[in-house]
Amino acid sequence: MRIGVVGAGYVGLTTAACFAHLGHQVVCADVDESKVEALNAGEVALHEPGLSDLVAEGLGSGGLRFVTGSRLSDVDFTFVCVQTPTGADGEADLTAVEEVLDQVSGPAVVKSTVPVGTAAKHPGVVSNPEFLREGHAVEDFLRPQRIVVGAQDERQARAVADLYGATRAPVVLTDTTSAELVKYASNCFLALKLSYVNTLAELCEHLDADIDGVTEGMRLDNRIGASCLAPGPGWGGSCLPKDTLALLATARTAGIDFATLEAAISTNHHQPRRVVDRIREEVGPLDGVRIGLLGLTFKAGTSDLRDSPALVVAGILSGEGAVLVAYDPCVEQDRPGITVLPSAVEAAEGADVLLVLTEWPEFAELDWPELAKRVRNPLIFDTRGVVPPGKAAEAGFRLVRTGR
Ligand SMILES: NC(=O)c1ccc[n+]([C@@H]2O[C@H](COP(=O)([O-])OP(=O)(O)OC[C@H]3O[C@@H](n4cnc5c(N)ncnc54)[C@H](O)[C@@H]3O)[C@@H](O)[C@H]2O)c1
Ligand SMILES: O=c1ccn([C@@H]2O[C@H](COP(=O)(O)OP(=O)(O)O[C@H]3O[C@H](CO)[C@@H](O)[C@H](O)[C@H]3O)[C@@H](O)[C@H]2O)c(=O)[nH]1
Repeated sequence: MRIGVVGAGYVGLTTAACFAHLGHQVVCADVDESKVEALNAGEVALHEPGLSDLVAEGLGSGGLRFVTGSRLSDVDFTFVCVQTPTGADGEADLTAVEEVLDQVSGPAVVKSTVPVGTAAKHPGVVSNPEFLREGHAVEDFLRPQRIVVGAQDERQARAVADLYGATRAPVVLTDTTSAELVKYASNCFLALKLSYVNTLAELCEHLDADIDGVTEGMRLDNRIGASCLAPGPGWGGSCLPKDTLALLATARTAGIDFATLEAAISTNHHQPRRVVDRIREEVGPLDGVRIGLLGLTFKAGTSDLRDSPALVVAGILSGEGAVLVAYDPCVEQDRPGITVLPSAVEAAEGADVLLVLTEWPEFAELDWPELAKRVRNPLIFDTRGVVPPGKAAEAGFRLVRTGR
């Protein structure tokens, strides 16, 4: 089939490259001219395993090309993959989606996360929400856990589902409104689970219980499931924060009190503050305290800093006068109030405190004796549980697991 994709971000570029890999003829449009130019030269700026290879494969075979703009012609389907940031009152801002939908001539398929009821306002528009995780985009697209398609008639929905080729994923065909709600319902459920576990971790700190033991016991119950049980400094990224606010706004408009979701959001706002309070408890006032941050991205496996809890924690620390340096395997540029250094050892130089904010696996393998030589005070706060307690203790560090 001839597939058009509008938007070449995480979702659009993955959709375009993967559909080309599945044998479709794909053209991907973006308004960002420099992005399009780079992509046509095979340069992929996103940190997504396998994505560069698929883009190179598509460009090489001629099955994938990139153009500047929003309007595509001579395609059988146009996938809308543009951003839907938080707008007024928490609702998703649909400006980019509406702009694209106004220009599509043939069948349009919305992959962007849009407020429930959006597709129904546009005759013939299909909803096909995307569930990929950053850092696993290609894997999740090519081997999805489910494909959800909402359309006004089943034949149209089936035609979109068939584009994914032979997949073992269960296919859910439904109406557009329900399909749109599946997306929000799923992300918000993950947020509820994460806030629940973060509060449990706080309770464990007070009761002197081991949160890892508690979650290990929970995850073996397959009604609970094994994922999203790792506590941390809060859930972030480009989706969970905005999608929880958007569903809350939808519920409010419908006159429904979504207390559980509201509580999950408020728990999440409390997390970064809790991390900072714990550090202050140990070291006293933070003015002038040098803190070496390990990790800045919102989770491991991505270079994405959008809505990163690490940056929220850093903002509070710097507001209290702490001097911040950082190391993150995927971040090179300084951030406001944070000097980014090229290695963990350099970030440790002269530090009063080390603070782990992202669960990069390489943090488990750091040269702790070398770091111990560099710091001014051998104290680590680990919000992600990645630092091996034995190795840290052997190197002379005191390890405080907190925010978790
Ligand atoms: N990032 C994720 O992990 C993820 C996963 C599932 C769903 N989503 C949803 O998918 C949508 C896109 O998210 P993203 O992270 O890929 O966004 P993004 O910001 O990475 O990419 C959006 C792209 O669209 C382009 N664009 C904007 N307006 C345009 C227009 N009129 N014409 C052509 N291009 C235009 C931008 O230049 C940008 O390159 C959002 O609704 C998001 O909620 C995101
Ligand atoms: O056990 C866990 C799992 C996640 N997180 C945090 O939760 C946030 C979200 O993580 P994750 O869900 O992996 O990130 P995303 O890549 O943003 O993916 C989510 O958001 C996407 C955009 O809508 C959806 O497509 C995905 O299905 C959904 O998982 C991050 O800050 C993680 O650090 C934890 O703290 N503990």
